[in-house]
Amino acid sequence: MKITAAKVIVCAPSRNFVTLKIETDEGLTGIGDATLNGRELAVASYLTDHVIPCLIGRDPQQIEDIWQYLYKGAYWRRGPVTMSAIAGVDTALWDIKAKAANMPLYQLLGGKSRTGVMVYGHANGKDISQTVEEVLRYKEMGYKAIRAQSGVPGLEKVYGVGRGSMFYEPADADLPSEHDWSTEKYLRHTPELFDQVRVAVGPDIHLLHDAHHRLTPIEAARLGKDLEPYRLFWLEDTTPAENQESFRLIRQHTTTPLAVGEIFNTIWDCKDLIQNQLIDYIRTTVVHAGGITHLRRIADLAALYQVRTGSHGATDLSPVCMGAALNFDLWVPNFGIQEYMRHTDETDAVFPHAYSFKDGFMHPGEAPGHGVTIDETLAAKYPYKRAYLPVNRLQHDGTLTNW
Ligand SMILES: O=C(O)C(=O)C[C@H](O)[C@H](O)CO
Ligand SMILES: [Mg+2]
Repeated sequence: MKITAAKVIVCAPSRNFVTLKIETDEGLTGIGDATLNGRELAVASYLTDHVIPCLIGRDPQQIEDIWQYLYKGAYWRRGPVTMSAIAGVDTALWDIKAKAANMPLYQLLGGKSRTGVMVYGHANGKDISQTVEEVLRYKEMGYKAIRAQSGVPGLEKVYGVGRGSMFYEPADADLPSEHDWSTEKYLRHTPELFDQVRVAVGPDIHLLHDAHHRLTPIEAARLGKDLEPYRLFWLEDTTPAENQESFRLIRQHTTTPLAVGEIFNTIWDCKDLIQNQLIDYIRTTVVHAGGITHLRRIADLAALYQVRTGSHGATDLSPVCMGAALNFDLWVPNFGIQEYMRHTDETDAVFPHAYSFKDGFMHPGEAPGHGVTIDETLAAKYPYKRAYLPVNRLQHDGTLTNW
């Protein structure tokens, strides 16, 4: 088999997505997600201008060799643009290989290790009582695990509090909006949020929370300690994780399980956190960490240290990433949980998929490949619209801080 053509499809059905489509001389095609929120065109150019010319004529079945060629061969390794581009290629190649074998991707990876993939949904509210209502609504829909985020009194806009009740979208059109931040207000508010959520939802629902990289290590330690009575499934991204050593301090102070890694791109970013057992869940995902080939390597390292997977699954990861992730999740032995934010109907129509949700669990379906396709005619009706993630400033003096 040979790769005869490849193209990048950029479309914006509700939000921007970058999709790579690879064609072969045997008529089989595969697609991969290469979306990098707020920097989409950089990956599109990387693929079109630098990667696609190197793919033509290669055997698509040599996934490992092509991965190594793009990673080692570029000389400039790692980084979100490079690794999202490699992920787009890798996912499309696994799609082709599974279609050639006439089996769903999870079968090719080694078969299923569980009956379904436990996912967590997002309950957001402008205040505690609205968040509690949302948590109960998610419980009603069958979710076994729910992430709770709420507006903080005295702060105008806070990460995680969506604009609608079912869909979440942090990216703004045209130019980034500015949010304000006060760690003191957030740290006062959050334990009270979980106190009320836990009482309302009962002991059996898994609760999660994302601090979105905004704390210092000692503040993170305090939050983890204050949340211990509410038995969280995880506390995510407390501090900016490029300072990996700081997790030692957080860990020494709290037994609240920690999750990190949605912005990591390679095994090198998470190696120390995993080997030193400083985290409990690794959040690297198919699209931003080099595809199935590299994610598998990360998961295998994590398994040695009882670290489980908990892949990122926000709406800026396309249904193509979701389909590939669910196949991975159904197989991976050290699975923990999968994030699931529903896409809009517009997005779902452009990306028809075999995956489904029932009673808090998802299944990738039985279609050959990863089970997600793209309707190119419909995609062409939604041209790219520039959009950015917000920036964040300290409320008291306007210092730019972590978002
Ligand atoms: O889903 C999460 O945990 C996030 O933190 C979502 C991110 O802010 C989002 O994917 C950024 O593009
Ligand atoms: Mg997050």
